[in-house]
Amino acid sequence: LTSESGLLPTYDYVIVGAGVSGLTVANRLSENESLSILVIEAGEFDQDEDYILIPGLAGTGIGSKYDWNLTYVGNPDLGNRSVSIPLGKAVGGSSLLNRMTFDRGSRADYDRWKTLGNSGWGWTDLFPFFKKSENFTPPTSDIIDEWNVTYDQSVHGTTGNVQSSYAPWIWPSTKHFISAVTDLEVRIPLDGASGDALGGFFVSHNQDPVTATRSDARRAYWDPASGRPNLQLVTGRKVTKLLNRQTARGVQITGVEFAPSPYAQRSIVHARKEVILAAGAIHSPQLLQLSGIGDPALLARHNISTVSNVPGVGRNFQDHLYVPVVFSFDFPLTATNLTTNSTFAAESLALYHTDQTGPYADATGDFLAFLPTANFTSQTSAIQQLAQSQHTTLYLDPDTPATLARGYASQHELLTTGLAAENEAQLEIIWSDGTFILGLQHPFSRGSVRLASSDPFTPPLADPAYLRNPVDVAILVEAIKYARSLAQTPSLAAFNPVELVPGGNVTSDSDLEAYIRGAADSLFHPSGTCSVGRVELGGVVDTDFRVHGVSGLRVVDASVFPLLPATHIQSSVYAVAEKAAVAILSS
Ligand SMILES: Cc1cc2nc3c(=O)[nH]c(=O)nc-3n(C[C@H](O)[C@H](O)[C@H](O)COP(=O)(O)OP(=O)(O)OC[C@H]3O[C@@H](n4cnc5c(N)ncnc54)[C@H](O)[C@@H]3O)c2cc1C
Repeated sequence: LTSESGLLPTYDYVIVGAGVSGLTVANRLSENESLSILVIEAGEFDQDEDYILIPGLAGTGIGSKYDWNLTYVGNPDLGNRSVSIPLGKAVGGSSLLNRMTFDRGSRADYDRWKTLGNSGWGWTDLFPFFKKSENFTPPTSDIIDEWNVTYDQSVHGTTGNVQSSYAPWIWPSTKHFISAVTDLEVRIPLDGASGDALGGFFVSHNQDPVTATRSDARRAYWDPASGRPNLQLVTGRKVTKLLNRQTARGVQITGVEFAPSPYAQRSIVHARKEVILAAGAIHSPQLLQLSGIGDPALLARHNISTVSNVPGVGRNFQDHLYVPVVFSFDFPLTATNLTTNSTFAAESLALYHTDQTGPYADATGDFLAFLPTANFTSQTSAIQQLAQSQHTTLYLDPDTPATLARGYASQHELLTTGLAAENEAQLEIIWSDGTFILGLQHPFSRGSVRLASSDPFTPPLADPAYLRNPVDVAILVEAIKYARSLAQTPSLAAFNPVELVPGGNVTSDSDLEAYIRGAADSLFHPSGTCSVGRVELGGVVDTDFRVHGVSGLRVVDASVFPLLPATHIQSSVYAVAEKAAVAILSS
């Protein structure tokens, strides 16, 4: 629907946001014909644009009309730079903009969620849901022969919604990166999706193996369910507030208010059973705060009366960030050829359209490395000592509520242990034809999402607090040195590496730190802002995704992650949303 006219006054469930989590839950709930479901999405349907569908163009939808085009607040730890926040605003959410890697973190990453007190949230608990969302196709025999890709069929799902397959064509310089990590004795697990995502390995993409097109949340979860009479979706409507009523048993969320634009009249729709927030890690906490659910001190600043005192709303904000180290190598063929050689580009596009292969069939990021600290530096104990010596509140916002500070202390302990653990990756390396993209996997820094205004159309103040905690910087300093040693392995030295960025003259730790603070950027995984956990520890939802202190309201998106796993997070968001659907249906 594109207008209110076809809407019912009341549905069983109203889902806010048609992204990865929202469409997963919408699909599963609407399998039950006796339930009625409405999804409200601020963005529109894509129109099968090439930049959405073609893997080789993945990422170029950033900045398009399907992006919210927001910016994080200026960050003093990045020299006051404001980093942009690519974020999907469309049916499919950020899965339309994303780079299509469809990997999972390591067992220990999810087991820590459980250790924090969240029963049912460990690797073994989530594993069936990873499988449930996936429709896996093994690599072709050509790809196996050429690239030695290994995989374990038993850890993948084959009847799920998201097409998960390997690129049918891979940029040739990837081979030299694989040789380089092998030169440095990085291990190669059988299949990173098994819970053993440590070392270097090929990953699948959310890519249809037949058409070589993006398999996003719209195509995977919405399109197959779109004909169901009990499921409706209205686009171009922003939910502006949650409605509530006081009952004998406390506050119940009863529906939502929404509008197409700031000055348009607000409409209302009621939820007989529940409202389900799936608006993502920036907008779900904003909506809770607008509706009086959050830290009373923050709400009072905007003249919003407190409906439920849940100080964790918008706190615990985490994102993966990266710095690049750029070399030029004498490789005969790189992705740059697509922009510098129009004949090559035209032939590649023709090959893609006729045979669904070639450079445009490759979203890149085919072989990723996820490394525990000891794999890339000899400074493990020094970094761990730095973490151990910190008072855990030192780098938190000064107004962090006591409950959050307690919860963070438990996280800090786990993160500190993890620095020396062999089963947790601290660094991701993505290879891009000579550029090493170095991603920090378990940030110690914590930021926040706070209302800038009580006007729902004013974006919130979002601050991932990148690099506030010096442990995060220390890891990246060592990561840059490691990238340099990769470039000097026999496998890569043969191609005459010349370091362009930060440049061979940037060597001292303090100069590297200055480079890192000037160059760090988002790896697009905002999360943690409505974290699962007990309210006394800063949690916002319980282990069944119910928001503390009210009834009739759940959050099911990336904001419920208590800690980031070392991976690109969409397959984890799908898995968690599959788990949420079961929790909702069984309650
Ligand atoms: C550029 C980019 C690259 C990425 N690359 C990868 C990758 O390669 N691999 C990977 O695993 N992950 C990747 N990710 C991350 C992944 O896509 C996200 O983690 C995932 O989509 C989050 O799912 P979600 O349901 O929490 O939110 P989203 O998918 O973002 O969905 C939220 C939806 O809610 C809607 N919404 C928000 N507020 C309102 C409101 N008030 N009313 C109505 N609707 C609202 C939004 O418009 C959006 O459609 C990338 C993300 C981006 C942005």
